[in-house]
Amino acid sequence: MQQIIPGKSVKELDAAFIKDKGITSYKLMEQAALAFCDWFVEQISPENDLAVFCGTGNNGGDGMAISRLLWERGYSVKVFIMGDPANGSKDFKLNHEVLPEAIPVQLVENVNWENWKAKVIIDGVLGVGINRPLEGAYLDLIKRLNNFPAKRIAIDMPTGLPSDEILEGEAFKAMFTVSFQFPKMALLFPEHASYTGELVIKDIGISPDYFETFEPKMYYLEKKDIPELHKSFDRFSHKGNFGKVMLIGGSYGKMGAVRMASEAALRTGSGLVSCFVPRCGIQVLQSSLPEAMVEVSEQDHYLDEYPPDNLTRYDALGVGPGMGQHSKTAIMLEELLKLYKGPMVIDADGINLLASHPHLLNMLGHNIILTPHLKEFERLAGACAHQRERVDKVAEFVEKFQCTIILKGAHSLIACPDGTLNFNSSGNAYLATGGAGDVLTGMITSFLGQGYSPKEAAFCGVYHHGLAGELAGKVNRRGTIASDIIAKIPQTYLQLGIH
Ligand SMILES: NC(=O)C1=CN([C@@H]2O[C@H](COP(=O)(O)OP(=O)(O)OC[C@H]3O[C@@H](n4cnc5c(N)ncnc54)[C@H](OP(=O)(O)O)[C@@H]3O)[C@@H](O)[C@H]2O)[C@@H](O)CC1
Ligand SMILES: Nc1ncnc2c1ncn2[C@@H]1O[C@H](COP(=O)(O)OP(=O)(O)O)[C@@H](O)[C@H]1O
Ligand SMILES: [K+]
Repeated sequence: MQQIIPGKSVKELDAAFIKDKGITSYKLMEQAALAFCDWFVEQISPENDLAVFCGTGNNGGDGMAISRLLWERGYSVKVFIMGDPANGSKDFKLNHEVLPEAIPVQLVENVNWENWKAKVIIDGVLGVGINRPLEGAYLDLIKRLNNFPAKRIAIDMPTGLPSDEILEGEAFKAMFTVSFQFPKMALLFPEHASYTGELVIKDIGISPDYFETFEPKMYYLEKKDIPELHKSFDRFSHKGNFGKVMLIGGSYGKMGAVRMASEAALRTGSGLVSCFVPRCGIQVLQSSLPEAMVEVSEQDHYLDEYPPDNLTRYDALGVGPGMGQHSKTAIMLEELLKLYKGPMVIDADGINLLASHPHLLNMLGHNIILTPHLKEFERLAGACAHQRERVDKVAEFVEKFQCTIILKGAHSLIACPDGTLNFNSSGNAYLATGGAGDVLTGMITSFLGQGYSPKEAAFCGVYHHGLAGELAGKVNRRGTIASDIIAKIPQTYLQLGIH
């Protein structure tokens, strides 16, 4: 898996790679510029005139190299330099020297902005070397570019955005950020959505072993990581091999949640799916999802204090969708945590009950996966000012209670008891629809029931779920609903080449 390291460690990473490979830093910059151009030529046609803004550090060096390479590919390019080129980094200067004379170069301070135009702005002003908020001429430039009607593309990082912290002040608002080798953590924060734009990661050839010495252990979960996590099943497999799971939840008016989680578990491949719901749920479930078996609790509208019988029948449980927060249900959850020693996903009202009955937290452990969205997590662990703080609190929570946490959202964070923090790459805003979380619960429960470890089940569940959302979004766009996501689960296996 691709490791994510702090921006301040990039220089050290580059130095180790260059030394080991016996190449120059100029050559590595050329590799990065070529990777950027590979992506660029696929997206932007040469009729567009390009304005490339270069600082005088290595991000500016990238900007210079990219200007040359795109000019060689037939684009009309103009270069604008921010800062004093005489004080530039070594590789900035080298790339400045080899810039073809046909490319016009101007200092930003000399630009007459009246009548200035460009269809595409490429930002190579500052990258991971940023060490303070933008001010003065840098701030003026970025504000001006943000208001300019052009397509804005950032090289490695939007200028002004710190690699690992929350933005203070202003930054370049990229429509696309093409980041080298790994996504810098701040590009994954929801607060930075309008600065990062669409995130593109381009491999520049630095293999994973060069990352291993860096802390913390953060990773980016990508398509290529998923197939090897999957188990294979042979011709003679029977439904018992695919696991028997139970989804526990539902309450009056919220039966759809447990129904969707159950269907998602079936579509993910569970051999047998049972539901445990209040009495009012039996007809809903039996008529809308005949493949699932249903057991009922004594009360009509909510789950009473008694968990289902013979819990050892199940290979995994998924608890919480639509469950409500009745005090009797809280007792049932406590009993479940006492009695059931197999793997379990706790979601939604299950999490809310943990938050309102904190003594239950001490019953969590390696077999348990919690799937809170941001607000549910804050109910568990206290309010957070921003995602940076939330990431730290998630890591602390997992270390303390030794369970897995999936902090849901764009780039869901999977924090595991082995100390790793893993950010998901799949998914898009079409997943932001009621019930999408219930679908995820069903999928992860299914993988657990099929014998995947909590970490494998979390990775596969989150990645497949995001991919199913992408596929559903392609067809249904803004009209995507959770059932569309369920319907696309089988196609995710096809896309990943899994049989
Ligand atoms: N492996 C990879 O990923 C590769 C990465 N590569 C590229 O290198 C880039 C990093 O380059 P870099 O280290 O030279 O830093 P960069 O961002 O150009 O900043 C330069 C200087 O700006 C200054 N400065 C800081 N804050 C400021 C502010 N607010 N306002 C004004 N000035 C400010 C500060 O100097 P100071 O003023 O503090 O003396 C800082 O040192 C990286 O993003 C990627 O594009 C590829 O080329 C090769 C492979
Ligand atoms: N912009 C987005 N990009 C990727 N995934 C998203 C996005 N918005 C929501 N999701 C995913 O959709 C699901 C929503 O879950 P949740 O908030 O529990 O919704 P609900 O309670 O309505 O089921 C989560 O898995 C989340 O990661
Ligand atoms: K930049």
